[in-house]
Amino acid sequence: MRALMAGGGSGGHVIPALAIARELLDARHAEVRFVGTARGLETRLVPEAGFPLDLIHVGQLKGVSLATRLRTMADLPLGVLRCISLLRSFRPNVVIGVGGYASGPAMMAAILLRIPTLAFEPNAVPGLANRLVGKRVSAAAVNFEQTKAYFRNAEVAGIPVRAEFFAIPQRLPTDRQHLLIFGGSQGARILNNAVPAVVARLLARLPNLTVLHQTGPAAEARTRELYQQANADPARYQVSAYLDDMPARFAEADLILCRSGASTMAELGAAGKASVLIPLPTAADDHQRKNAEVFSSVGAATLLLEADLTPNVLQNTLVDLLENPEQIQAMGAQARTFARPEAVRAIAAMAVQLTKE
Ligand SMILES: CC(=O)N[C@H]1[C@@H](OP(=O)(O)OP(=O)(O)OC[C@H]2O[C@@H](n3ccc(=O)[nH]c3=O)[C@H](O)[C@@H]2O)O[C@H](CO)[C@@H](O)[C@@H]1O
Repeated sequence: MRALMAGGGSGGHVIPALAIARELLDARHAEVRFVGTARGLETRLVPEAGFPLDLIHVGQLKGVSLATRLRTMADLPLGVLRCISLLRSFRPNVVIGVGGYASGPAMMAAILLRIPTLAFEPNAVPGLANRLVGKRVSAAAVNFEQTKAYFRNAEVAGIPVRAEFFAIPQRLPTDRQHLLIFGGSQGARILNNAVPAVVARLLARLPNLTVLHQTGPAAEARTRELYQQANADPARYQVSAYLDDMPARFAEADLILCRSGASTMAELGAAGKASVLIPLPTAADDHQRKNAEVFSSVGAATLLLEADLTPNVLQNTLVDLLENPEQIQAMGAQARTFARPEAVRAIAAMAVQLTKE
């Protein structure tokens, strides 16, 4: 079996695609390639994971000028043509579109060549690439019942995450405590500004605490500077642009302070980790808030809205939890009820099924 994974851009697209690709390779002995664009996270993560990647040119549509949008639309047929030639040489049995820039043209090309297509959509409301092709795909794997309406032959399958997350053992309270802070694959400006404002007080109040803070590539230097200006003990914190081995970083954390993107939520569930969630307020349809409410409503996470976030609120929330290991344990156990280890197998099975039809 040959499968082409199409799409990318943010971690929310590339990382589930890698989990599906790994399952197709390991369990189904499939030959898997990726198609993406030069400006996505796929350029680094896909070769690192050992999969071949072809790049196509696709312009931007969101948050750009009308002229850029028109140029992107005018370039689209070229992108589709390039994908047609990629498909003719690789001859995949199925094309799996994960959303993001390259997904649209690759899925359109597959539909034109009558190659079976599977769309993957983690969010309640699909992004543009998946909305464009939704009704023409052979099948779709979604995470929410309501998302089925945008696609043909959709099934609720969950979100695939790296298998290592499920193997993370419950972390028993010790005399050391560790807080992981990350803002999705691009980092989060609110975390990069708000945490340095409280970190010195937090470390003074909790003498056994250490902190690892992921900033996103654009804000690493600035955030490091803010930590230095805060006079926090440099032996007790680390600032990093991007964390490669997220399962290991989750494993060593007692508590996680983060955004509530779709993959992040799936990983918190898989690992059974307590979290403080600050949804990205500008996410389409306010979906990050809805994601976070699913967890907070059953005590699996504490939800903080950006609008309410003051240094005191942030500090008190973190201190209250970190001084309460039993509550952290209980939150982690609740989070684990959202673990969906079968998601990746279900999606791979859908892809395999399409190759047989
Ligand atoms: C700004 C934006 O448009 N965000 C969207 C994007 O977010 P984003 O790409 O941040 O979304 P997710 O939370 O879904 O995924 C982040 C992924 O990156 C990984 N990671 C993150 C940081 C790091 O240093 N190392 C690392 O490996 C996480 O473990 C996770 O697997 O896609 C999500 C899924 O479509 C949406 O819900 C988000 O609203």
